[in-house]
Amino acid sequence: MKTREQEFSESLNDQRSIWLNGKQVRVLEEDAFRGAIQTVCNLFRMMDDPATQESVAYVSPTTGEWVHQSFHIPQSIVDLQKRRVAFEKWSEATDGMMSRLSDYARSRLTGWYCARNQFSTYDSAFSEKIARYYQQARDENRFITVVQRDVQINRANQYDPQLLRESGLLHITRKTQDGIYLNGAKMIATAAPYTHDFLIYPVVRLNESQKSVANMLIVPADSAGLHIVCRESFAKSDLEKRDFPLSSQYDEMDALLIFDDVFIPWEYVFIHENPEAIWAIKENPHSICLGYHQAIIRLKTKLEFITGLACKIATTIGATQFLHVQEKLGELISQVETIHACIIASEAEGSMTEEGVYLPRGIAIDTAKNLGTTFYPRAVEILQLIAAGGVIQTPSSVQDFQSPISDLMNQYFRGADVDAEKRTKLFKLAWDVIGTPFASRSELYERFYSGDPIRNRAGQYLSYDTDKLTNMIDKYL
Ligand SMILES: Cc1cc2nc3c(=O)[nH]c(=O)nc-3n(C[C@H](O)[C@H](O)[C@H](O)COP(=O)(O)OP(=O)(O)OC[C@H]3O[C@@H](n4cnc5c(N)ncnc54)[C@H](O)[C@@H]3O)c2cc1C
Repeated sequence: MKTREQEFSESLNDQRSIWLNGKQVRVLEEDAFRGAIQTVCNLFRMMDDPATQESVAYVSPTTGEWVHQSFHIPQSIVDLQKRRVAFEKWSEATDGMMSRLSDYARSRLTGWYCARNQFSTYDSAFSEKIARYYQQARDENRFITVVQRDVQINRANQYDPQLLRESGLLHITRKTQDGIYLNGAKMIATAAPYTHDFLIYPVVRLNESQKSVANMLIVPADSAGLHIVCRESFAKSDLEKRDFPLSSQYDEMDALLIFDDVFIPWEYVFIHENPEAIWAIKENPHSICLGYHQAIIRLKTKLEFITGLACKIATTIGATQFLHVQEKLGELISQVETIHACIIASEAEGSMTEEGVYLPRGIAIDTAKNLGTTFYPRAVEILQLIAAGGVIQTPSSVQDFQSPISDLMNQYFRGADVDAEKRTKLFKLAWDVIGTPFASRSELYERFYSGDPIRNRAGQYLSYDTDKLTNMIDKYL
């Protein structure tokens, strides 16, 4: 019997059209994707391994096989905690550096599946279609990526009904009895080269005159006419792992998706030209709360990792006795504990929906998500302030310690409590968080992965019950 890891690798050997450095490439033959795919394979192995199986998976009610926890419908706080453990295990395996491992997208899908009957008012076929796909994705271990945004051509008039096509928006160009044809583009699709399916819908409020773009779709990555256009690769090879420990394993590729007359069968068109339904999809609490519960658990792991790194660096250079360094390390610990508290609060203050789903509390999740957009850049800044010139003053490679002047190098690159080689490895790890292209992408991701941070924070104000707070003031007036 094939392992899930084998099944995953073999399944990518299809007709998908991936573009990198101006050439069409095969996903399994390209160095740029090797580290990330290997990391995903290692995670899938956890579902087959009896030692880890129970913490990351549960038994499918249909097949009796182990399937990932992100598909598990929580019916109690205990179920939610099981989901948390699974997300922790996966994020700890990459120190939170890989964010789109499909567990976010699978959780979003699970949420919409739970709420499927609410959408029957818009389309009587929605419930059946999403149920079929949810079961298929769960039991076939499908890797899914959610892609919501439109290409950044001209944000001033992009949704002008007269300009929908010129604006590059993904829209229907033809319909047949069997399905629809699509043209246009979508961004950003993280993990696109090794994804099985894209789950696509727009996240803006549309009206009837814009209905040709108001669709929710499943798009298989090997669909004819679909082009996956990758950004520059930041991946380093396995041989460079000692100098670039994160870039060599965790560069999850981002891509823009171009649709050149792509056919999608009706069974994968969950919502068809319906702005109101698309808005309900975007706002659906089941999907948002389950999806972002995973996202903030991953964020916590990443902040823990940066805090550990900062503590280690401070000790290595003998800086822990300085008050301002202690204060900054304390700030990092506060970040970790704040996000941890939000996760626990979201679970403890969760509630049962009409559908019998125990959902984490959205306000606690939103709070952690919004804090994360400033916490992470600040955490990287603190790392810079503590490590200072040390991150740049390393030899060109750990390999350099094998040189004729290695005795001298061992003397001058050492730390307060570690030898020169260990200190160099530590600072190269820090550089992969602060200064490499991988590091820059990672910071940009934390700022923007859940949309525009400014509008998201404003949204928290707009949706909050501030009357309760202003009433406290009124008694003085
Ligand atoms: C590395 C990375 C990976 C990502 N991966 C994914 C993914 O896999 N799937 C996914 O769905 N998303 C993903 N995202 C998020 C997403 O694609 C966008 O980057 C994010 O939603 C922000 O939108 P934008 O980049 O188009 O910025 P824009 O919306 O173009 O914003 C640009 C600027 O204009 C301002 N602005 C634009 N419109 C308005 C407005 N109406 N009102 C006020 N201000 C406005 C913004 O505040 C900002 O300052 C990813 C993001 C990053 C950085």
